[in-house]
This record gives sequence, structure tokens and C-alpha cells, in this order.
Amino acid sequence: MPQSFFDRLRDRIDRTDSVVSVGLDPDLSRIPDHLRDKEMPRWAFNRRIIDETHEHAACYKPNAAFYEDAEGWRSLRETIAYAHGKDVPVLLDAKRADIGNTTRRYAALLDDADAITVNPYMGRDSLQPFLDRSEKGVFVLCRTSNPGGSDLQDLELSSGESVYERVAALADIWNEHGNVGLVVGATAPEELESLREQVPDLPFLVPGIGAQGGDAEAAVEYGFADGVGLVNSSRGIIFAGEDREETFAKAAGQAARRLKKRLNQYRETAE
Ligand SMILES: O=c1ccn([C@@H]2O[C@H](COP(=O)(O)O)[C@@H](O)[C@H]2O)c(=O)[nH]1
Repeated sequence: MPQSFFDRLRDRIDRTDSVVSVGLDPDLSRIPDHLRDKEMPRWAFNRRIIDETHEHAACYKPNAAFYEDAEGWRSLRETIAYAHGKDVPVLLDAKRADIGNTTRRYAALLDDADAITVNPYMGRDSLQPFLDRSEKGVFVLCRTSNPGGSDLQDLELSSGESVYERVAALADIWNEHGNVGLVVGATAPEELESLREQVPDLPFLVPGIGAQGGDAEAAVEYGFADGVGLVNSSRGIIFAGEDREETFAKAAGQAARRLKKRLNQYRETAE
């Protein structure tokens, strides 16, 4: 039987002593000038970033939004294969779901990636083809990091629970194969704390530190289920050397190492 995503992630966290998810969001307007003329600028950018950050990466998290054109999809494929060549799992932040028949097509995204983010809005059948891929990770959007995350997710249901609490309860039920996690933003530290109490067994992907100003300490304190979870930074790592042109990737490597060190200090105090 193949190892589960969370077992592989645990191995990776142990080997690198890192819980950093490096977000690969290669915004074409921000990548260095000297890479823009390449045939696949995003792939050229990501390859250099991976070379400098992989030692500090528990996982890479490309966001599908940054690859939504023909060259982008080719770049994404190369990026995933290259990350695997460095033994780093890849979590595709795609936030997908649709009626079951359509989600079966979306689930093909997991042929390449090791894990995916999904949108619970359409309910269980819309996620089943992802959930059925038992060796792959499925992170359900629960309490997102954006300012409007509270518009719907904080609404109180007639049962007295909030929408995000219901999502967490459902995700726990959907976790029949032990392959489900939650996305909970670092900008919502109180929700992080209460969700950890509500679903102690579900690992969290925690975005929103760095550029979004979230609470990295709370991300570490509450993001992990039995030591497994991820704290993501995208722009804060990959564009740390935006002003440096040729040495941009080195700066990304330093930023990833610094973040790993900082999160590990919180991990030590959380133990
Ligand atoms: O609630 C969410 C869900 C996903 N994201 C994604 O994570 C990264 C964060 O990027 P930063 O540059 O570190 O802010 C990005 O891909 C988002 O789309 C999130 O931020 N919040």
C-alpha cells in the first residue's frame, strides 16, 4: 500500500526539520527582467527558486492561478517534476470542486501533485473524487486568511455553530482515508485555536503570514496535528530578492532558511 500524503509529509518535515511551505506564485510582473525572455519564464524562475530553497522546504505550494495559460501549465508540470526530483512534495493550491462528474476531471490534477486545496461549498459529492485518492492530501478551505473570509465563514447557523465550524466537522467526517486537512489562515488566530480543539486530528495548511500580516506563532501553536502541518509563505520568500536581479534566488533561499528557523523557535516552545 502506498504511503499516505501525511506520512510522506511527516518524513519530509523530520528530514528537513522544517514546516515551511514555499509558495510558488511566479507573478510575471515581478520576476527578474533577465528571465522574461525565456521560453518558459515561470519555469525558469521556479527552477532557480527550488535550487535555493529545497533544503528548507517541507513542501512547495504552487497556486494554480499563476499558471492558467498554455505556457503556465507547461511550467507547472516542469516545476512539479523538478520539486519531486529534489524529494519535495507538492501541494497544488487549486481550490477546486464541482458536480461529481466534473470533479472527476479535476481530480486528474492529483496525477502530478501530491495534495490539493478544495472548496467545500458544493458539499461532499463535489469532493468525493479527491477524497477517494487516499494516497493524496486534500486540504478543505475552512477559515481563509483574506479580509472577506468572515463574510460567509463566520455566519452563525441555526445549530449555533459557525459555517467554518460546520466545514471542519464535515471535513472530519470526510476523512475516512486519513487524507484530509484544513486551510486556516494565520490572520485568524482565535479561529486557529478553536479549530485545533475541535478537530485535533486534522493537519492544517496555514497561509497568511508575511505579506498578509498573520500570526506566525499561532500558526505553529495550532497548525499541527501530532506534529504534521504546514505554514506557508509565498511572496515573502520568492520575492525576497526582487530588487537583486541575478541573485534573487539566493535571497529566496535565505528567506526560507530564516522562516524555518523562526518557526522552529515557536515549535520548540510549543512542545
Ligand atoms: O486562505 C487562504 C488560502 C490560500 N491562500 C494562498 O496562499 C498564498 C499566500 O501568499 P502570500 O504571498 O504568502 O500572502 C497565495 O497563493 C494565496 O492565494 C491564502 O493566502 N489564504
